[in-house]
Amino acid sequence: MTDPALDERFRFGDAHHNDGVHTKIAIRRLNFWYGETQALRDINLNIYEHEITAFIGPSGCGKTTLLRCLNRMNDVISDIHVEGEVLLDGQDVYAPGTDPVVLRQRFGWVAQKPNPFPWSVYENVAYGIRIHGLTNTREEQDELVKVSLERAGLWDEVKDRLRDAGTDLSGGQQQRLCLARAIATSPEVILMDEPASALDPLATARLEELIEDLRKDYTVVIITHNLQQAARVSQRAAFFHLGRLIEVNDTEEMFMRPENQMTQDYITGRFG
Ligand SMILES: Nc1ncnc2c1ncn2[C@@H]1O[C@H](COP(=O)(O)OP(=O)(O)OP(=O)(O)O)[C@@H](O)[C@H]1O
Repeated sequence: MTDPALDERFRFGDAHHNDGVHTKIAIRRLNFWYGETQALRDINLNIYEHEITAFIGPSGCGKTTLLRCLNRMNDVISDIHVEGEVLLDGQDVYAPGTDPVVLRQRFGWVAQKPNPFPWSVYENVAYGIRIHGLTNTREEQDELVKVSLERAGLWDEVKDRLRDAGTDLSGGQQQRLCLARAIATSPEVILMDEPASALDPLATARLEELIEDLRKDYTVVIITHNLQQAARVSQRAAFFHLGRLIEVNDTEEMFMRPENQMTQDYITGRFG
């Protein structure tokens, strides 16, 4: 079952739905192929501003592929084919003339495994600030690095270690450093692909707190295999199976009263 209000919001360019919540991303009839293999089938899904949307579903169902369609990260893979639309604030990211490099600046990305650059803590955050020309003076850059690290809940732990290698931090700290790096360039949407999968429970809890907090300023999409995590951090959940969107709903509603048998089987642990 897809979003019940989808039809009325389907009109091209009508990215605002009735209760005033802005549809940040509207995915319309999206199909995706790797060569001959179809990985996404006719996906229609709205992602709302200032909400955390969780993508859930068994391995291989297309979650990462869909996430990478949103900022056109799949473009770097050869022999792919996309049909349909991904409307970011009403503008199709696949429209001719869209520059994927400019598009990607509107997104932050946090990967499954922490992947800091092999540089200092400071430089990990400052790099994006510099290449996007976000500050004019060294003082401004220092301040933005500090604010980004604070926002990622890491400043207190690294303020005396800014020259240390980012890779010398603990796994949880490295993932928060990657979050600071993503935040530093002021993205509108933060995409996270199982960001806590390599972290211990304490580091996971710390990261989850931060993710919850991010929705004040950003739109967040998170892939997770951890259903408790989806329940804790997300307002909406989308369940996928074999490249199809099976069900999307408020997370609590979906977990309490799944409408589709497959969703029910997945969330009760019968498969996946
Ligand atoms: N680069 C690629 N080339 C060819 N096929 C791919 C590629 N990446 C993914 N696929 C295939 O596309 C389908 C969807 O994969 P995807 O990684 O999007 O699923 P997923 O739900 O994110 O899985 P997981 O939870 O295991 O990360 C799978 O059948 C996968 O084998």
